[in-house]
Amino acid sequence: MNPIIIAEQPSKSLSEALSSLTFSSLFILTDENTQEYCFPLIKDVLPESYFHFTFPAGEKHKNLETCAEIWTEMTEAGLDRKALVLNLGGGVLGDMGGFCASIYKRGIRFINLPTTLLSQVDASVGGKLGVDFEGLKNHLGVFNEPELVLICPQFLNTLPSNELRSGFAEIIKHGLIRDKEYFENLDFQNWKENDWKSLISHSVEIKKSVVQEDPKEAGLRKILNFGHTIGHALETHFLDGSNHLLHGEAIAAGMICEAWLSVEKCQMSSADLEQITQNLLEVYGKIRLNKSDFEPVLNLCLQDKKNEGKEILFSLLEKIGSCTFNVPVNKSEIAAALTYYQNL
Ligand SMILES: NC(=O)c1ccc[n+]([C@@H]2O[C@H](COP(=O)([O-])OP(=O)(O)OC[C@H]3O[C@@H](n4cnc5c(N)ncnc54)[C@H](O)[C@@H]3O)[C@@H](O)[C@H]2O)c1
Ligand SMILES: O=C(O)C(=O)C[C@@H](O)[C@H](O)[C@H](O)COP(=O)(O)O
Ligand SMILES: [Zn+2]
Repeated sequence: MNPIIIAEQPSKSLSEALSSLTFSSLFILTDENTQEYCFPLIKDVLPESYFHFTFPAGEKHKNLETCAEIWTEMTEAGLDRKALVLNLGGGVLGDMGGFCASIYKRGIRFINLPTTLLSQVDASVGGKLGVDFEGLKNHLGVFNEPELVLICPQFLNTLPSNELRSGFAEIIKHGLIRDKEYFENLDFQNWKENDWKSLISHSVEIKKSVVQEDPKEAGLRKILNFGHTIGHALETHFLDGSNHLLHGEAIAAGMICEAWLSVEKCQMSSADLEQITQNLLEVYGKIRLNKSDFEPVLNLCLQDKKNEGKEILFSLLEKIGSCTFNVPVNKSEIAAALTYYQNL
């Protein structure tokens, strides 16, 4: 895996990184918010000339239409294969910018400067890149490693608190799948009081250790997807409505449902289920689910990338801190998990 650096200040570390790499031109990608809040923190150390493209923020824009705009900009800027892309943003921007770089002229290099908690603890690491397609999460994509990931917690100073909370869900996931003590030491009651810097470095270690063992998700890496079969289905189902969910909010609900399935299918204890449910509800509350939401959500689960043939395969917990994968679950069991959530 290429270097992942956690640094106090973005400017000094970026300046060092840029001088250690050779490139013909630099293409900086921002969304409308990272352009406003994050770009000013790095602009002083940029080379005299560079290209810069900004697109509208949010999951709704993580699609091929935005990619086409990025590729057009890259082409008009005359980027050759020695060009370098700098992804300055959250998970949407990192997934899409890395994907665009990986496809352009069959692949140019990119570095990630993640600016949200979610992208610092999860999305910027591990080379899963892609965009949504036909209403399906990350349906088109590739695995490809960034040259470098530079994580600067200072960017979080301007991050809205709902986005911070969204990133916290992936931290909770890391504890649930790999490290009971980590999970138990998280502050759920006063979640804003968590020591983000130390959580970022521990979460990155957990994610790195899994990805290094199974970079292309042949098996073990599926544990990083705990909460995501149902979570992605919920995220997609609510994407266009007024009650749309952030990625971490959807994954938090997905983790409750999948913790319930873990009791049914993997003999996780009901004490663990209670603890997980209580902790997650404390931070995220409950999303409103109607019976009419069930069928579309179940159908979306059929499209999950972990599935094989007609089998829906889940990553589920054996206990807090330990996760297994490739567990077949049928539609009525998923409906029962949604009902558990609905009745809380
Ligand atoms: N590739 C992976 O392994 C992986 C892992 C987890 C999630 N993801 C993907 O990541 C995406 C979610 O990422 P996200 O939560 O970072 O969302 P995001 O990229 O949409 O960023 C969230 C919001 O915060 C704004 N923002 C970003 N940095 C800011 C800052 N420092 N100050 C103020 N505003 C800022 C953005 O403009 C956006 O409005 C989803 O599409 C999800 O599928 C990918
Ligand atoms: O890195 C991984 O592997 C993950 O599954 C991390 C997830 O948090 C992330 O949301 C990822 O993008 C989901 O991937 P997908 O294969 O389910 O689209
Ligand atoms: Zn995720």
